[in-house]
Amino acid sequence: MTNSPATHALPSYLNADDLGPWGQYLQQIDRVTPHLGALSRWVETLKRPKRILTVDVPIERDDGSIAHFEGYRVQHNMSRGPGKGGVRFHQDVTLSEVMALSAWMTVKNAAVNVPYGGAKGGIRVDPKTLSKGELQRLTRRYTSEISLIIGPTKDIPAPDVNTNEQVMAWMMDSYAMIEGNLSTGVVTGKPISLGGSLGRREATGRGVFVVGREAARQRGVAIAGARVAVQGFGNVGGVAATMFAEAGAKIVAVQDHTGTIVNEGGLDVAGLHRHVAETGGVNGFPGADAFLDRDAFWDVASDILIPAALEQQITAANAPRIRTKIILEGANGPTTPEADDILTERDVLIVPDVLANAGGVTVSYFEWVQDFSSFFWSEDEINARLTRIMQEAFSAVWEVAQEKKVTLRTATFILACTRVLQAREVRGLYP
Ligand SMILES: NC(=O)C1=CN([C@@H]2O[C@H](COP(=O)(O)OP(=O)(O)OC[C@H]3O[C@@H](n4cnc5c(N)ncnc54)[C@H](O)[C@@H]3O)[C@@H](O)[C@H]2O)C=CC1
Ligand SMILES: O=C(O)CCC(=O)C(=O)O
Repeated sequence: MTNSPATHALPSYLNADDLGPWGQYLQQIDRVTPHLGALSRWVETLKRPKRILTVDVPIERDDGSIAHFEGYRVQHNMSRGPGKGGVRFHQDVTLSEVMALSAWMTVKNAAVNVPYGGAKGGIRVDPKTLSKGELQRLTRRYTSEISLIIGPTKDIPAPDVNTNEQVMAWMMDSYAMIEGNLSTGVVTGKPISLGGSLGRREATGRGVFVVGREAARQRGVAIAGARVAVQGFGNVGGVAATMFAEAGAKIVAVQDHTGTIVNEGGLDVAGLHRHVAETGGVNGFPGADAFLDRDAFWDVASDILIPAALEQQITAANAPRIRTKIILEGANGPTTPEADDILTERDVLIVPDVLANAGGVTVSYFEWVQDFSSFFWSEDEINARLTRIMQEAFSAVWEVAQEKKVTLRTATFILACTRVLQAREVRGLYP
């Protein structure tokens, strides 16, 4: 295993000294390559996004001024199907980040065997500074700019950080106006009234819970009474916290962008949801025992830790202090390769993002299938199918990890990259 970033395949537009999340992904690919056998001759495919679109997104502000925002859509790999992956609105979005997120979608979609490649999009904007009208104009302009490359059989966006069903509805409507047809299948994570799927909103958190239950069984951790700490209380962290609490776990700490709260006896999660809906964050929650500094979150002892916010949160700096048994990666890319090594050495079981948070895209796949057939399934049916896919994926990954004596991350990459590169090989290169 090597910790050095793979510098041999750098696209010319990235700075070799500051690769960001894309460098993290390249290191993960370096770790899987020795396990790919003859398919490793294709591995360069995984180190180069297929297509990168950078767009200028101008909008008229409510005060009449014009503001410009930088947007991206990256299609990392389409060997197994159309591109698929969310759209992020965040002030720190970078091309390196969107490239990495698109590549993790390639791996994730192959890991749970849904027939998609990997893509992701984003706009470098703090949406909290925009009015609803400005947000709609931004979303519509961005959709128009990327409409060149998206479509129900080309690339299908979905929600990610700071985007939701409303944003997806605007994206669908903008695309439909351009194409002159309904095009519900162009995005997933839509409102139910517009061809959305029951269960999609909860799907990622539910998937995190399902694989968490499997991991806990393997590690001999009882969910009832387990201490769970969650970073990020949005779509993923909020739902995962609810499901763990409903199963009897104690949510002892929650951190979001507004603060860090703890309660040794277990936070009232339903009450916390109400507080967040009213105030915009967890800070000030009356049900907390204490409010901690940001960095102190990593000192809270837990049985299960769920990073469900942003990338590169668990690093060589805090990994030695983390006292937990299982890390369930609800977020994409929360753990750096250096931290992976430190925690693995300390016998912490890490269920990687590309497996743990695949429930969202799995139900997005169900939504897309329902839109094409115009036949909608019951929530029970959706949850049962999701649970089965997540359990089967976990057990396949677990088996590979045991057989090859590798981490769950490398095992997931082995399974997924093999599927991607087999498809690549059999498709051939000519003309
Ligand atoms: N929404 C989905 O279906 C999926 C999301 N993910 C990943 O899960 C993560 C969270 O996404 P969502 O829950 O959808 O986003 P969200 O926008 O619903 O929630 C994000 C949460 O993270 C918190 N947060 C932001 N910055 C933070 C910081 N610096 N420190 C602590 N907390 C911070 C926010 O306060 C919020 O609670 C992201 O990494 C996303 O890519 C992965 C798979 C699917
Ligand atoms: O539902 C989807 O299509 C993609 C969700 C996503 O962006 C992710 O899994 O990171």
